[in-house]
Amino acid sequence: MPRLTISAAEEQLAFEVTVKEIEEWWQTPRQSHIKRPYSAQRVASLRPSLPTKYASSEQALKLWKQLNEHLKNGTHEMTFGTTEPTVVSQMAKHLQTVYVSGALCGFSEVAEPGMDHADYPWDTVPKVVDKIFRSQQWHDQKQHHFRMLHPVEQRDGLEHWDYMAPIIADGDMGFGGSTSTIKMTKLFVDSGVAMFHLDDLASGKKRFTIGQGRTVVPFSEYIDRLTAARLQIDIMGAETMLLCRCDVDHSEFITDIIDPRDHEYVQGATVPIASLIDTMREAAEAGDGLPLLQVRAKWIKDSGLSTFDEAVKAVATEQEYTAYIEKLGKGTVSLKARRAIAAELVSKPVFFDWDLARSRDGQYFYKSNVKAIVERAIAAAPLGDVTWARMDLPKWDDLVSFHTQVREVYPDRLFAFGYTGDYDFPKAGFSTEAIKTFGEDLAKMGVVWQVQPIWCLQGLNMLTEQFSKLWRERGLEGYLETVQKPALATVPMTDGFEKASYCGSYLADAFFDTLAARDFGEGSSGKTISAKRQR
Ligand SMILES: C[C@](O)(C(=O)O)[C@H](CC(=O)O)C(=O)O
Repeated sequence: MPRLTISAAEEQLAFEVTVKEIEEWWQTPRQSHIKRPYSAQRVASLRPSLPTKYASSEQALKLWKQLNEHLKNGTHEMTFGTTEPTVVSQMAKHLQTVYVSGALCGFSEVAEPGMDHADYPWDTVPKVVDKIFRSQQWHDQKQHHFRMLHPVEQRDGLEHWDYMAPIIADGDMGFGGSTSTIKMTKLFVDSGVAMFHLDDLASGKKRFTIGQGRTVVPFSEYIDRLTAARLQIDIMGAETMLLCRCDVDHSEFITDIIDPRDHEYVQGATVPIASLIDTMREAAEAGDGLPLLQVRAKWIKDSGLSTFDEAVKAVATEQEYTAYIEKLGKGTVSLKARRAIAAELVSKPVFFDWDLARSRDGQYFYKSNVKAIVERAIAAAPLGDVTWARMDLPKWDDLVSFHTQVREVYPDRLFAFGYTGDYDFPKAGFSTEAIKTFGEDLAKMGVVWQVQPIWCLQGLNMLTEQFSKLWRERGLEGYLETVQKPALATVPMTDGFEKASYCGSYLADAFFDTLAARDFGEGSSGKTISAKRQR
């Protein structure tokens, strides 16, 4: 292998130029809101020597512009999730962006399907983004070619779609440690993604079903994840946007109590009692008692499970509790410091043991509220570009409270919101009128990107069921009437084999034509319109 001939002095000079370029880049309007906990020197030292440009940057700049435009106008983008190129090509006609959902990938893009546990390989979603991005480029290319086959005076009458809708993708929890987050980020940037999101859920513990519990990682681990992703984006010199998603809402567990910023929300037993695990084990061994879920529910009741502050409130006088809260102030107070304040101001002892309540997996019980989400969102904001408080249930007051509090600190913040298929809006108290204006009302609080992540699961699934029935019952007549006729008549540019051959035959013909031209002269196939003129 030949040795590089560049001298150390030249290498140093090039390094210093790169550092300066990075510093200048970080001052641009797209970058200036991001605050890194590392230097441009560090980024420059981590860069490989071959400068590379990424389509992800173009797409991110486009998305950045679209979302800021919405923010300025109080409007919003609505999109939905898919993993299917044939769906994406039609979305482009009405929507500005495309979402690639992890849940959908887990159902349809893996060898072994399963529910939304983010238990598929770390490169699954970036590979699907790559597939979608290539399909967008193909549609874009054939549309361009189709237009160029027509004389300029006819082109205004042709359809002209922006197929290159920025793709937003699901990075889940970054798939393990910082190195996997870094590798996934690299693949996302390579794939052409415009933005991806990282959340604070625990790897292997993305559990939504009752009794299993949603588990978050400590505050610091969440911030580390986002920092790892931002660092890798910077190393690649890309504009790729990062969406900071926070899953604290409705979380039942946290994996560790290492970060004092979480202590306020961790729950423990407030009476001396056998630990939850021992209680469950004994019940299982006895084999004659209650089902284990009921044993757990009984233990939760018997243990007086609550946060330390709730435990203080339960034993203190009203005056003592007020003094305790006042002394806590607004900053971070660890459990140790809370115990000391309580010992000083409360006359009765406060029993609190969070270890007794640990789960079989070692998790601690966690009690989330809007304040906890706000704290994480504010700490995460400087590393990313958009914020999303993922909420299971659409509580309007919580939504208002969350966005208002974050906007007090970051008035120009861009926000995202996800609609899942089984939100029960009427049950949550939304009137028909409120449902109609829900998206617009959110947009007024800066929620500029709104997504139904798993429409394909519910919507496309339903359409497939309906069509299967129709196909079975009405056969060809039903197909012609309800599919082919409208597809050819009203949407002549669907991906089907319609008159205009818009599914790509012109493009393929152009390739064959170009090759044949060597032997038979230009325009040999004679199939394309004005092909001769365009070569
Ligand atoms: C966005 C999401 O992460 C996804 O995988 O699509 C899911 C979707 C859903 O549950 O509806 C999520 O919000 O966790």
